[in-house]
Amino acid sequence: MNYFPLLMNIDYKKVVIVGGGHVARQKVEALLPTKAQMVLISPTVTETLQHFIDGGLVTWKEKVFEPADLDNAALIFAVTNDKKVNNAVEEATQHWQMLSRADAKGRVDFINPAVVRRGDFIVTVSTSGASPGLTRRIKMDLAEQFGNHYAQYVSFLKDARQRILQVYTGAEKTQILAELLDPQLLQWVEQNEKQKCEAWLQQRLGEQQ
Ligand SMILES: C[C@@]1(CC(=O)O)C2=NC(=C\c3[nH]c(c(CCC(=O)O)c3CC(=O)O)Cc3[nH]c(c(CC(=O)O)c3CCC(=O)O)/C=C3\N/C(=C\2)[C@@H](CCC(=O)O)[C@]3(C)CC(=O)O)/[C@H]1CCC(=O)O
Ligand SMILES: NC(=O)c1ccc[n+]([C@@H]2O[C@H](COP(=O)([O-])OP(=O)(O)OC[C@H]3O[C@@H](n4cnc5c(N)ncnc54)[C@H](O)[C@@H]3O)[C@@H](O)[C@H]2O)c1
Repeated sequence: MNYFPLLMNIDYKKVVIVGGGHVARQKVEALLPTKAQMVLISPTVTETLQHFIDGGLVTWKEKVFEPADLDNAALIFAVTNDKKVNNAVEEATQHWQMLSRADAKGRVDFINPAVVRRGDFIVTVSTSGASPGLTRRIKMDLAEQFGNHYAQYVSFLKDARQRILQVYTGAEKTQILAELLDPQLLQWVEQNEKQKCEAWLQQRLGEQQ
């Protein structure tokens, strides 16, 4: 299968997760940074899921699945340990709704990549379902390669780019945007010397006093 990768704005849309085990927890954690309205359908939930429910981050309907649970859901995760239940979820999914089955059976509207998230900086990994174990291993390698400072670095690049676009156009703009990717700036952020990045930028913008 040749999947189409994308980053989706799911804010304020309803996401229904059928099942309350380890895999449901993984899906909920992946959705937590968004403002999706998560509804969990399951007679049982893990301790971590209970913690999210208590914190008001997820709505829990303590029950077995029924087709009406899918009403108005934009995304649906069938993540129970029972193939018959996952089949029933698939059958109840409307053609316009997007379904993901953790058992990779039947209808597959989308699959989930592993995610390394550092603020606005996101790396995703997938083997198109071939080897989730390899996906996880490569995610761990990337998490080490792209440390937490990437959030600050990309935040600086965002701000700097906006300020450059307000001052420069044409070839000058292209030149300064290219200079902005000087590895020295990343190093300064990593060494907690962000004021050096700001001074670098002010000099390029002709703002220095
Ligand atoms: C990335 C990640 C994100 C997430 O789950 O959200 C994810 N699986 C993760 C881990 C993981 N999953 C499994 C293992 C054990 C090792 C192994 O079995 O190989 C490990 C490793 C571990 O946990 O250490 C077992 C497994 N997974 C699937 C099946 C069914 C099947 O293939 O038949 C079975 C067998 C179940 C059984 O035996 O009963 C299916 C899928 N798993 C996917 C995603 C999609 C394709 C991903 C891709 O393109 O590579 C897909 C197709 C559907 C989907 O779920 O979207 C998450 C990364 C965790 C992280 O981020 O750290
Ligand atoms: N995609 C992945 O990353 C991945 C990884 C491991 C396993 N899997 C697959 O996902 C399935 C679930 O794995 P798990 O570790 O979360 O299992 P689990 O046993 O921890 O959890 C299953 C959950 O489904 C709920 N459930 C059972 N019947 C239900 C019903 N009728 N209605 C609503 N909820 C119901 C249970 O109450 C439980 O909370 C596995 O069977 C396997 O096929 C996928």
